[in-house]
Amino acid sequence: MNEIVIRGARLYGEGDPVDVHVADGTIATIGEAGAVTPGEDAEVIEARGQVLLPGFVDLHTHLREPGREDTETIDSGSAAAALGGYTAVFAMANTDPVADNAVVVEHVWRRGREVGLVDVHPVGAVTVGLKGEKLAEMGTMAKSVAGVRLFSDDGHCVADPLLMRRALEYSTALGVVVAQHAEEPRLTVGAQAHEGERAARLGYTGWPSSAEESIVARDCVLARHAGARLHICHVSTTGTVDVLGWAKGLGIDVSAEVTPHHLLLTDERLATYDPVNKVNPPLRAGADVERMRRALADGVIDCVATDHAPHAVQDKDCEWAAARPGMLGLQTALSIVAETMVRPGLLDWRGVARVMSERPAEIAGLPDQGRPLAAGEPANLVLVDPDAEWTVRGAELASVAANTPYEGMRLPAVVSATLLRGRITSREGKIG
Ligand SMILES: NC(=O)N[C@@H](CC(=O)O)C(=O)O
Ligand SMILES: [Zn+2]
Ligand SMILES: [Zn+2]
Repeated sequence: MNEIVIRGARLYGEGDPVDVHVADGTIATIGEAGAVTPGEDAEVIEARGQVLLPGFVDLHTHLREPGREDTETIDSGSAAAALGGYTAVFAMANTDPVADNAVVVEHVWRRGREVGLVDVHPVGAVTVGLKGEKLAEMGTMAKSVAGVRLFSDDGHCVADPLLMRRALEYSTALGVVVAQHAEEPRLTVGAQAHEGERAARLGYTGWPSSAEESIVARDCVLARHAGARLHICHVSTTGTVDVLGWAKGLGIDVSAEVTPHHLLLTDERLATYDPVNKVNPPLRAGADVERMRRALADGVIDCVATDHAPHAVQDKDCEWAAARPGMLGLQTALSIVAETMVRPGLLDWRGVARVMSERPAEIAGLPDQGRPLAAGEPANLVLVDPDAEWTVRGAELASVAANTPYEGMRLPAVVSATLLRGRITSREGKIG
């Protein structure tokens, strides 16, 4: 029997420390500190009052396998996830070949199981080849071994309203969710940076906020008429928060995520011309960042998703216009949330559990993730040292690529241990 005792942890960072006894993949008992007598073979994790939370769930990860294993693999990305406190991740479909059929999604799912560090759920493409022309066989992917429950053309917007309408109608029938990368392509031709004063001064073509907001508004209306659930990827503007508030007020079944980088970084970063700061949607203005934080705190934005996007040196260390958009996120997400939400008092640790574990698990319909910390529940857990700090070094992260915008930054909160179904997947910054 595989037994672990987490000694002296504070559940959700609240109350007195308790002992959590894990056996056979589930939480067996939770008792007063010192009350649990583990078996002789039990592994003991000394928590010393650290914060115990349900394992994190990332609705938006790019693992790059198949096709760009020079930047990330399911192996390396799973390691980054485990080290970041994640017990489940959703791997986006913009791979090569595209995950628009059962063969590719089953490969990703199987490879994730073999690696075994985190539950890897493949996201299925909405349209064939992400081309936005013809619906992919969503039903076949949903019914495959991979059991796809999230569909997205992420990297591209499903821009054709008729295709989006059909995708939402199918998703309702299949009981799955469509996640939209909201970017009206006609409004972002040649766009390089957030449209505003800074982009104008630096000579970059602007990416207007309205390109995001117009699609979010349109899709909320389409979801309402289709009676469908809709998820919005990487929300980045105040106007999108306004639209989401309006839609939720009407009872439209829409959920939304924000990335850690849109909670912290602004377009002030662009002054250096360093493409490590290039991302889609672009880093926005300070007022947008402020609004992202408030919307996450009050629930208009449901959850945090990393949009972990590894890129090769040659695709990042080049002139701005030629660089690929995207940044690493799995190993820094918790710390950025601690810095932007916990430190300023916008969220407590129970709130962190909500936005990084419970809500994403609910949105994707995962029955065994984001569960309460209680006896009988699956032991998908993360132990966080809230008082520790660390310095980010891209070269030391588990990802193959190293494109972190937080290089050299000192950040709060360290993942001490991650458990997947009662097995230690990371401990003290090391795998397993
Ligand atoms: N976010 C990004 O800037 N890039 C993502 C695609 C995406 O999420 O739109 C990527 O795949 O690199
Ligand atoms: Zn996207
Ligand atoms: Zn993405």
